[in-house]
Parts: sequence; C-alpha cells; structure tokens
Amino acid sequence: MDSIIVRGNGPLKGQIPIAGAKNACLALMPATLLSEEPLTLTNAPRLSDIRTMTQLLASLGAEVTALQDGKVLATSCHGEIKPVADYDIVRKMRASNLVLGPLLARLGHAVVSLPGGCAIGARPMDIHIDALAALGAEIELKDGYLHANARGGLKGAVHEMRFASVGATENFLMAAVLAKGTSVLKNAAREPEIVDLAKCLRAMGAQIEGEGTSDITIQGVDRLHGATHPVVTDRIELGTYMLAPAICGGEVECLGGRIDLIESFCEKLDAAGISVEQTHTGIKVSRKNGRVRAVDVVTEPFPGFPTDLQAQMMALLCTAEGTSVLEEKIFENRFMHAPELVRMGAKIEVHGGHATVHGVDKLKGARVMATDLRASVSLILAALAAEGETMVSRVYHLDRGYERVEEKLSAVGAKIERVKGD
Ligand SMILES: CC(=O)N[C@H]1[C@@H](OP(=O)(O)OP(=O)(O)OC[C@H]2O[C@@H](n3ccc(=O)[nH]c3=O)[C@H](O)[C@@H]2O)O[C@H](CO)[C@@H](O)[C@@H]1O
Ligand SMILES: C=C(OP(=O)(O)O)C(=O)O
Repeated sequence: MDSIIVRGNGPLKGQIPIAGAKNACLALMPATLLSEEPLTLTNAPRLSDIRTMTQLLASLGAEVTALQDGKVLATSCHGEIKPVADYDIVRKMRASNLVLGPLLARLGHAVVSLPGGCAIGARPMDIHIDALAALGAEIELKDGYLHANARGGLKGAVHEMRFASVGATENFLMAAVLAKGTSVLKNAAREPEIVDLAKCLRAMGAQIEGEGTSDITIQGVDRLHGATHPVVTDRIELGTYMLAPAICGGEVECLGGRIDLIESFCEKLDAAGISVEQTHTGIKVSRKNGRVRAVDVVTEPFPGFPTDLQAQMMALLCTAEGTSVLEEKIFENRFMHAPELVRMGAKIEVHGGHATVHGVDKLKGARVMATDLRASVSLILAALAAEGETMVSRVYHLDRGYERVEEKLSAVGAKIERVKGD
C-alpha cells in the first residue's frame, strides 16, 4: 500500500488545475445505459473510482474507453445489457448503486447488490427504493441484492423524498426520463452534480426542468440519443486545494474554480480571515501573516457547507486562534480524522455529531493513517504546515478522489512525495 510523506514548509505559490468532478462523473457514466447511441464525457477526472465504474459498466455490457490520457470517456451501450450489478464490484464503491435507475428504465428490471455501509456511516438505500417504487418499480431484497421489477414499464409520478438524497435524486432522474408521462420529484437534492446530470440528460434528449431547485419535473420520452458533455468542475477538489494556502500561507490560484459552486465554504474562509477572489481563470486564495480566526461550521445539503469538505476545514481550524465547533449533520460517523489530527498535536474533542477544536499554535509531524477519502486529504493538508515530517499511510482512499495530488501540491512548492508500497 502506498504512503505519502509530507515535510511541513512555508508559503505556497502558483496555480493548481482543478479536475472534473468525481461525484458528477460517477452519475454521468451510468447514463450511458439509457441510450443505444454513444455518450462522450469530456473533462473526466482520472481516479480509481472512475476505473471502478468503468469495470461495473463493462460487466453490464457497456463499453467505456478512456481517451486523451483518461480525460475523455467514450461510452456506449448498443449490445445486450446484463441486469446484474455484482457484489464484488458494488462493495468497492457505494456510487455503484447509480446503475439501478438506468437499468430499470432501459430493461424494466435490475438486480443490484446492496452496497452496505462504509466508514463514514450506515448509508441505507430506503430513499432510493421509495423513489423508484413511486415510479411503479417493485423492489425486494433477496440474498443481499435489490431485485427491482417494472415489467409494464415505469410510470411518471409525483414523489416527495423524506431527505434530499443526492444519489436517490440521480437514480430517480435517470429512471423518470424514460418513464411514461410526467414525474415531479419534490425535496430533490440541489447539488451542482445534479444540475450537471440534468444538463447531460437534456443533451441526450430528455425533458427536465427545475434542476438546482427542490422540485424537478421530468417529462418522459421514448428514447434518448447520444451526446457529448463536459463534466462540471470538482467543487470538493477545489475547496481542498483552496485550503492549502489558507493553511500554509502564500497565494494559490485554483484554475477552473467558481465561487458559485462553493459559496458557503468561501463565506467560512472569509470569516476565518482568508482572502478569496474570483478571477477570469479561477479562484485566487491568499493568506497573509498571522493566525486564522476560529469559525463554527455546520454541514448541510447544498447550498449549505459540504460534508465532503468538513475534514479538510477541520485541518485549517486546528491552528486557528480560538475554539471552533464543527457539526456534522449528513453522516453519523465522519470524524475519524480527528484522532489522527490529535496525533499531530491538535486539540479536538468529539461528542456525537459535534467536534470542538481548540486552536493550537503549530501542529507536529507524525505517522498517521487515512481512514477514508476526505480524512486522508485532511491529514495531508494539516501536514503541509506542521513541524517536521508526516507519513500518511493507506492512501488508496485518497486515490479514489484526488488525481496526482503529489504533483499538484509540489507544483506550488509543497514538499510531498509518494512512497510505493506492496
Ligand atoms: C458519489 C457521490 O455523489 N457521493 C456523494 C453523495 O453521496 P450519497 O448520494 O450516498 O449521499 P446521500 O445524499 O444519498 O446521503 C446523505 C445522507 O442520507 C442518508 N440516506 C441516503 C440514501 C438513502 O436511501 N437513505 C438514507 O438514509 C445517508 O446515509 C446519509 O446520511 O452525496 C453525499 C452528501 O453530499 C456526499 O458526501 C458524497 O460524496
Ligand atoms: C463520501 C464520498 O464519496 P462516496 O459517496 O463515493 O463514498 C466523498 O466523495 O467524499
């Protein structure tokens, strides 16, 4: 297993290009199951999760070819489609559940392994099941697999979700585009990745209105055609790299960054005393001398502060002046980075969904272990300004969501290297 070694150093300077969004691409790729014609995705990120989705789609009979060094994904699904998403692939990545809606829409049936929980929480599928059942699917659990059937075809319906689940909104959208009649999803998720999926489906001939709001209306059509779609910028990778100069000092421009993708996050950086400026080419972040100020953070569905940036924000607040409270409202177990940060000298107390961070002057390098994707990168961020050397092990989590992290950070002056393991 690879590890990453970081030697804390001074201010960072330069530019970091931001990739296309993992979480958008993982929803866009299964959309290929909805049409016999090719779907081409440009600005794709080069990540292990994308390779896992490629494997899953191939196991279902779709073809995914990575072009231009992986930045373009040419997908097509014109042959026989297999309806079974196997446990061995689904267990690797929860987003595998995003084939359920498209398989049901195209074939009228699907058998998809239940993904199970993961390190950050239980993550059940009840909201997905209720949403697809509203469109007429009968879904039962047998031998760890969800067996979904809509033999007479899916029918448009009005459905309100009990919580604005991102994945359930994506599955509902991809099922409803080929259902008979009109569907309305109420309390839909509003994340930029949902907007991106709706844009792509519309380019494929779907009729969708209201994405980005809580009510999405879909008029079902008989078939979808091919399209080319650019994947939206990764707002989580963006926020992560914006925190690097915020933690170390200096000035970094995140190329392709847009403030409208992460406004609530930018407001917190501003409150902490970090300068954030939209430029023609991206977002410029700078921090002058002196400590950042403590701020309180509550994670919420978009447009609230993203849970996927909570761990990284905690890394910043470890050395803030004063005490910050972070409340995690999306996942029940998403503070595993806290004890690792404590190994680096941070003062953090976790009580249920709250973490209280008492800012210290400086963190110190240590051996730490990555427990999940965002936890991994929070440890790297903390290490950038810590005294001495930090070794982050189990970085396979990191490779799920960050491409070439060592190269991107080295390019702005960080001392970071990957050590290859078995
Ligand atoms: C691949 C992808 O896009 N992943 C993102 C997506 O995950 P994902 O789509 O899994 O997140 P959801 O919005 O569905 O989940 C949010 C909360 O709802 C709960 N829930 C969800 C579905 C369900 O049927 N029942 C249920 O109880 C979950 O356990 C969790 O506590 O949105 C999350 C919330 O912004 C992000 O952290 C993930 O990075
Ligand atoms: C939690 C995340 O991803 P996933 O939903 O794929 O586990 C994430 O991207 O931070």
